[in-house]
Amino acid sequence: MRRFILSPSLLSADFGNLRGELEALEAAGLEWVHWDVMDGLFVPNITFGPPVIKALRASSKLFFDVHLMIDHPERYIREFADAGADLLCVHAETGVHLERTISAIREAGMQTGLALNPATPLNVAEYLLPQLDMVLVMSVNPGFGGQKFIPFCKEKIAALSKMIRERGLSTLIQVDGGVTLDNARELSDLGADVLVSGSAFFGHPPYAGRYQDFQRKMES
Ligand SMILES: O=C(CO)[C@@H](O)[C@H](O)COP(=O)(O)O
Ligand SMILES: [Fe+2]
Repeated sequence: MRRFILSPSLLSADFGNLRGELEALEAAGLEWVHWDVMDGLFVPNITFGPPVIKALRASSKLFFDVHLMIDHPERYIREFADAGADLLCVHAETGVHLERTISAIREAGMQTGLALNPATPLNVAEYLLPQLDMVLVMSVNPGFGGQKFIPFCKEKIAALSKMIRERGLSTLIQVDGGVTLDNARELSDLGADVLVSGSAFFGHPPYAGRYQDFQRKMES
C-alpha cells in the first residue's frame, strides 16, 4: 500500500463547533486536518484566519495543514506560525516572489507548501521543489467545497510525481477538490500522498467509519 494521508477539510465541518469537530477527528484516528483560509479576494469566499486557528491549537494534536487562499500571503506568515500552523501552503498565483515567500515560511519554523490552480502549469513549481515539503494540486477551482473533480488534473498529478521521482526528492503531493471514495485509489496510484476531502468526508459520519472506508480503498 502506498503512503496515504487523509486531510479532512474543515470547510465542510460544523463551523459552530470546530473544537468538537477537531476532537472527533482525533478520536477517529485522523492525523491531519486541512484549514481552508479564504479572503474574499483571491477567491470569492471568506472563512477564518489566524485567531481562529490559534484559539483551537491548544486543544488539538492534529497536524494543522493550512491552505492559504489569500492575496499577498507573505504579509501573514508570522501570524500563521504564531497561530500554530504546522504546514503553510501558499498559491503560486498569488505571488511574484515565491522563493522569498517559501523561504520565509521555512524560517518561521513551518513546513512549506505550494498550491497550483488547475490551469497553472507544473513548471512554476520546478525550481522550488527542493525547498517544498508539499505541492498541492488543486483539482477544482478554489473557493468552495462540493465541486466536481476536473479530469485533466489526473495527468498533472502523474507528471508531478514523475518530476519529483526523477529528482530523487520526497516532496509530498496533495490533491484537493472533488476527492471521493470513488477516485481516491486512482489518485493515490497516480502519485497523490495526501488526499483532502471535505464534502465526501464530513457529510458521512461517523468519522472513524468514513476514515476506514478511505483506508480500505487504498488496500483493495
Ligand atoms: O480548498 C478547497 C476549496 O477551495 C478544498 O479544500 C475544499 O474544501 C475541498 O472540498 P471537497 O471538494 O472535498 O468537498
Ligand atoms: Fe483546500
